Amino acid sequence: MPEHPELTIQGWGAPTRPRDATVAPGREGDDGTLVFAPFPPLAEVLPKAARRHLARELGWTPRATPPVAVREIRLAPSRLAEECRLRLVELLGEEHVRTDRDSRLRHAGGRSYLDLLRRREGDASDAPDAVVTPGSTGEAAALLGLCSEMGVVVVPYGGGTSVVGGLSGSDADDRPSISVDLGRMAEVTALDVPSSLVTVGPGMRGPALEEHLGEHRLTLGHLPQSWEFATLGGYAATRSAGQASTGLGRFDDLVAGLTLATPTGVLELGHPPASAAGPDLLGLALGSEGALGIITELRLRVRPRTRAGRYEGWSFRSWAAGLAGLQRLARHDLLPDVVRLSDPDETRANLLMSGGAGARALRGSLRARRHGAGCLLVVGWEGVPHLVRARAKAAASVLRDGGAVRVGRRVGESWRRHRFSAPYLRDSLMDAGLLVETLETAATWTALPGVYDAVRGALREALGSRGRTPLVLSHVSHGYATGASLYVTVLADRDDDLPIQQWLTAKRAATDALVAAGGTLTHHHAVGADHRPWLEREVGPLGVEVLRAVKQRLDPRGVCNPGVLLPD
Ligand SMILES: Cc1cc2nc3c(=O)[nH]c(=O)nc-3n(C[C@H](O)[C@H](O)[C@H](O)COP(=O)(O)OP(=O)(O)OC[C@H]3O[C@@H](n4cnc5c(N)ncnc54)[C@H](O)[C@@H]3O)c2cc1C
Repeated sequence: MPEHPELTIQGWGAPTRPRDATVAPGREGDDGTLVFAPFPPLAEVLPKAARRHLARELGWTPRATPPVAVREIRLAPSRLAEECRLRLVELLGEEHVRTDRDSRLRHAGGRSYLDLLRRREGDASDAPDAVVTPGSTGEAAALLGLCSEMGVVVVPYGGGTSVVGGLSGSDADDRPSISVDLGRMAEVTALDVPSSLVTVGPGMRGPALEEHLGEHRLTLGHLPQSWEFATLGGYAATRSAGQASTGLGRFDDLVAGLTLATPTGVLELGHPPASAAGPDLLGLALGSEGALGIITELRLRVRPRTRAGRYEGWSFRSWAAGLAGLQRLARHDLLPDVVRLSDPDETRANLLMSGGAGARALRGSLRARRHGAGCLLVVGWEGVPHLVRARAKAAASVLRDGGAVRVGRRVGESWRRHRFSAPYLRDSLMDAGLLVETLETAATWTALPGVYDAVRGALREALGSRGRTPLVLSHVSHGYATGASLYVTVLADRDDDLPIQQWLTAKRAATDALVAAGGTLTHHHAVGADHRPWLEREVGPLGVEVLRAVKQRLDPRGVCNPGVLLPD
């Protein structure tokens, strides 16, 4: 396994190399290992037809809008009092308490479009006043106690890939804040093969864990698009979903137990294999986003590793037919492990962006079958070979009954190979004057079509003005018996004068619309700072009070990531 790159301060990719030279997108090689290949600038990344399509659809004039040089990013002096710093040093050691510019910039915010816009514009006002790195649960617990006493805000930091403002560190009382980077707690500490349980530190990343488990022919199998950089503690804190979550389960399902250090004590949660001793308190830590404390250890369910992955593409004549096809699979309990149904706009954009003779031939063959304005479905199965074959065969019969046409394994394989590339492309698109952001929700099969229409309508209205028309590309993924998630990518010509306001207005309109239409506030990105105003609509005023009471008990001085989860 090659060494993994670090996130850049203003985007995705490797900071040690020049932005315009070799940024390293992760792709899977033929043998399933991760390889890092050079990623060229936009003109080479996007085929001419795709660039023309974007320019025509969006009213976008490609232009150079590079980020300011990192040395020009504005960073206010650290507000951490010297007396507080010395007490942190006393606890953790000098090398684990950093207030230098580079450390603070590297821990400023996450990777949402707004986070990136701000840092590209030279604004690092959300940078922490210091970065600390505890090495154990005991140190993390002592750190929380100390910060509570000193009135210093604590923001746990995993991989820095939050897309909902989870790392903004905002605090109504404007207290100094520290970023608690969990990178030193990134080891496998126990592996119980008979019980299929692995115990890991929260700062470990997915690739490192898979490498370790691979030596024992085991896998966790959690593969979000941010897999190269996000951490296991971050997945638990945000209730992440991976690309194969339909079959393998969301991250919540993979957590058998965890340790949560809080300012008032340490909680050991989850009792595998099962317990009926009252409500499951593990659920309080999953999705707690650092607002209740720091997850310092996780006990995760693993499974045998198999190499029998099978990925293929199908086409439906329309979005409605595609949704009905997935629903039918769900009803027959035949949903594949990976499910991704693109709407007509996303299907068209993906085919154009793929470029090449293969994509052109596929477009022609779809037109010939009167699927030219249809929807591509990528499905994938992982597991024991004969079960994969049997499940694929049974699903194929249900899909065919629903009018779907198989378009072959190349489409599925191509998706699998490039599934970690999009975030690198986002950097190039932002460099060329585009707004690029994603949002997500989930809804029952009954509500899903209405949620889809509502979100698209809201985004188009909010972003469509003065000759601009946004492209709203959607797909359904993560299927359940009861419904599915809806993931939306928005591309628009950036308003160069008021880019932040442009997206805030659109995001507000889209969130209002999806919640009103019966969608969940979020399916897997979490609440963070960005979704807080809507939490009460989902859990009710009493629900918010219950969460507040728990926080009050565990974090009475309110120092644990006060800017997330709970509304002001
Ligand atoms: C390009 C891109 C693609 C993405 N794709 C997916 C996807 O496919 N599926 C998905 O689910 N998400 C996705 N995300 C969102 C993000 O990767 C997830 O939310 C991820 O779980 C965050 O993990 P992290 O380690 O980076 O956490 P961070 O971003 O560092 O932190 C996220 C939140 O959790 C808190 N936190 C982190 N670690 C701990 C801890 N140990 N204890 C307590 N609190 C903690 C932080 O304070 C913060 O509030 C994507 C993001 C990007 C930028």
